[in-house]
Amino acid sequence: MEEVDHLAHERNKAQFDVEAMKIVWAGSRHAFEVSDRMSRLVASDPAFRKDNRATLSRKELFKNTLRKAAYAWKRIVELHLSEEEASKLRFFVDEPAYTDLHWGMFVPAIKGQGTDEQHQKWLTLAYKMQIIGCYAQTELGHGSNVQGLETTATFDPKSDEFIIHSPTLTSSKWWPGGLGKVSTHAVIYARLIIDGRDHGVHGFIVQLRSLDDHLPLPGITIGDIGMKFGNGAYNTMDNGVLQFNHVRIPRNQMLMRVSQVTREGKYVQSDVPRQLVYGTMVYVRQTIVSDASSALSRAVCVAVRYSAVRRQFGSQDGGPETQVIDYKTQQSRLFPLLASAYAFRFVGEWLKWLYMDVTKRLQANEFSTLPEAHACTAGLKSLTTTATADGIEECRKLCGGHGYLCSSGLPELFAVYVPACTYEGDNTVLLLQVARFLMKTVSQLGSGKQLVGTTAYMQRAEHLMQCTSDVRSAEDWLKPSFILEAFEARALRLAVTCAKNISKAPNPEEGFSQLSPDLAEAAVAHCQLIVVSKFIDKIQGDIDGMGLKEQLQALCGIYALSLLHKHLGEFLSTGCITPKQAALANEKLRSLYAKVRPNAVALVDAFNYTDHFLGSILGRYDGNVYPKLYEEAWKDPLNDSVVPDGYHEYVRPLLKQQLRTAKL
Ligand SMILES: CCCCCCCC/C=C\CCCCCCCCCCCCC/C=C/C(=O)SCCNC(=O)CCNC(=O)[C@H](O)C(C)(C)COP(=O)(O)OP(=O)(O)OC[C@H]1O[C@@H](n2cnc3c(N)ncnc32)[C@H](O)[C@@H]1OP(=O)(O)O
Ligand SMILES: Cc1cc2nc3c(=O)[nH]c(=O)nc-3n(C[C@H](O)[C@H](O)[C@H](O)COP(=O)(O)OP(=O)(O)OC[C@H]3O[C@@H](n4cnc5c(N)ncnc54)[C@H](O)[C@@H]3O)c2cc1C
Repeated sequence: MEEVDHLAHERNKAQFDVEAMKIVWAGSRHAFEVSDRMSRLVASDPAFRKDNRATLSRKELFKNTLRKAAYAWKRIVELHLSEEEASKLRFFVDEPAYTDLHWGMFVPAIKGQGTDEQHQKWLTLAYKMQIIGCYAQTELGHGSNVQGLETTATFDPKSDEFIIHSPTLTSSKWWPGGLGKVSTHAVIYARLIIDGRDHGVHGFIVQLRSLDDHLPLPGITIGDIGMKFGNGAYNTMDNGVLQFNHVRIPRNQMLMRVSQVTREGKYVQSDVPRQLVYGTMVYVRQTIVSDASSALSRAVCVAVRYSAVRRQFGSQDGGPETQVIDYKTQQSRLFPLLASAYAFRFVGEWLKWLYMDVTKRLQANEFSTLPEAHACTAGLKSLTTTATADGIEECRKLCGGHGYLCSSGLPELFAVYVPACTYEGDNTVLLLQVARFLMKTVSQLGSGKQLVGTTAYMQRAEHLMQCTSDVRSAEDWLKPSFILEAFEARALRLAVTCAKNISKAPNPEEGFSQLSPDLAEAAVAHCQLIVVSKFIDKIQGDIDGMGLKEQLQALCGIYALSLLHKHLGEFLSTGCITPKQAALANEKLRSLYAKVRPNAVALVDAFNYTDHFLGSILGRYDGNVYPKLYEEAWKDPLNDSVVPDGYHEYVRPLLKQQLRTAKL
């Protein structure tokens, strides 16, 4: 039977070159080609089927993931895939697995914190997956407060070993992914104790399980921490618990790039800042920002396509009802999310550049940009994951009742995604790190110190503290200079107000604590400014293709002005804009929604997601939603029999009893 594209009329309306936008979205033609090839490879291979996850038991689910991971690795080796291709393949397989922690944290921790000899020994094994590692930092009692970790690594000069020990229940490692059932090794974080003196938290490589029979080594207790939120979802991962009972490891298994322990038991701190022990988190936070755009774009793709298919009310003279995407309320909820997906994509690209830049500098022992890299990765991780988790849930609601079905793909996407607000640093804790950085920067204003990078705007404090916006018409709100000035003034004024209020407290720490809700808001304002400014930079760069710039300008305007609308109280109370200008911004926003409307389906097509990856009947490329929903319902195991199991035991006796009662 010929396949019908129910969204063809939407695609025909597009006013830009979708194929060219696919390349902008991917980052380059090369990146697009790799991504496209890998997505098709995964989608066409039945071994990567994923539509049954919600109905599998935990054990089946987990074994299925082990199978997929082994098969994926086999394909990577057989096809000689590059690192870039392998990580795209992993992305499209779309299933959290122990391999994420092995490649995403264990390997980077050794790379970043190990010495050349340690790289030689451990990375050689890890790259071939002859050992499998995880990242065991968090404990039952402490996650955010890394300095509060309790596991100890006591140096024994007699044997030239460290003794790794869990002195309390709360010192049990708790949460590390891959730890519960699979990892043979871990980078663990423990307090280094030499001669009774505590030198703080350091990283150590520890073997956990035998490479012969996979049993835990002596002194090690290890297991899975149990089911997590949602069916399927993150339950493919074996987040684990681990206790050490005086486990001995050789001295050379301490990661020694940042500091060393000599054979004599002398503690040596190198020139490298102590904070590099936190370096793996900086790396992963940076990747999480790009992942946010992927997760949000996926939810938005489903919600946009389905909103174009779904019709409710408004039929005239027996004609079709209104597509729900034409309701202005639907647009005002959906299009800012579409714009955010693009915004996070571009800020993610920029953050990757920033991370590579700081890495190069660190290799050359140049540490000056580390605080900014920490603030940007922490803040943008927090901002984008919060917006994405909220955005996925909003997309579910935008799909009405059908969004609540697992076959919409949205419940599982939310359940898998939402822990990103917590892991790699709780989002509020991370905002407070940004706030500390901002307070330091504000304290330097007027000192003559040149401010660079993302705080360079503060250099113009004198102007930004007293300016009022020159916007006079709705059209003015499309000019980057007006948007930037409003966001810069708001961010700076919120930060300066916090600094002033902190200075009134008995001491800075007390002031910081009292002001922390306001500080978190100031941090959000600063991070939103970064996203807006990187979106503007992107548009001002080279963008080829018919109509692309216009669409991206509209999306950038929607991103910025919808934030302005959402945080209007801050823009008005800090005097950055007037109520009249706020009304003009809203007027502009409405006109931008109208501009995006005919392009909406094409703008999500530009993500180039296969139906396999989307995993959503509502988001199908061809829009053939209703027959497929109907078909899918019959596949549910409950529909295997007409009369359900349990009817004779539990339902029929009730009915009989009702009959007797009725006779009475
Ligand atoms: C089935 C499919 C199979 C396919 C298989 C195919 C094979 C695959 C092949 C390839 C695939 C590749 C795949 C890769 C996938 C990658 C995915 C990765 C997935 C990751 C999944 C995530 C899992 C989750 C992991 C975790 O959660 S790990 C634990 C994270 N924990 C935290 O984040 C803790 C948060 N707390 C902190 O960070 C800190 O403790 C703190 C809050 C910052 C406070 O620290 P403290 O020292 O107490 O700080 P202060 O006193 O406030 O600050 C001191 C000083 O330091 C500065 N600082 C702080 N942090 C940093 C930092 N990180 N960097 C630099 N500087 C830092 C801070 O600003 C202060 O500075 P000043 O003194 O100058 O003010
Ligand atoms: C799915 C998942 C996977 C994970 N994988 C790993 C892993 O592989 N390896 C690993 O080591 N860890 C892992 N973790 C642990 C994770 O990193 C921690 O859970 C995270 O860092 C948050 O720490 P916490 O649980 O101690 O939260 P808490 O700090 O206890 O947070 C509880 C509440 O307290 C608030 N709070 C805490 N401190 C402050 C403060 N100073 N000021 C204001 N508010 C505060 C927080 O905002 C939050 O609302 C994982 C967690 C999850 C959920």
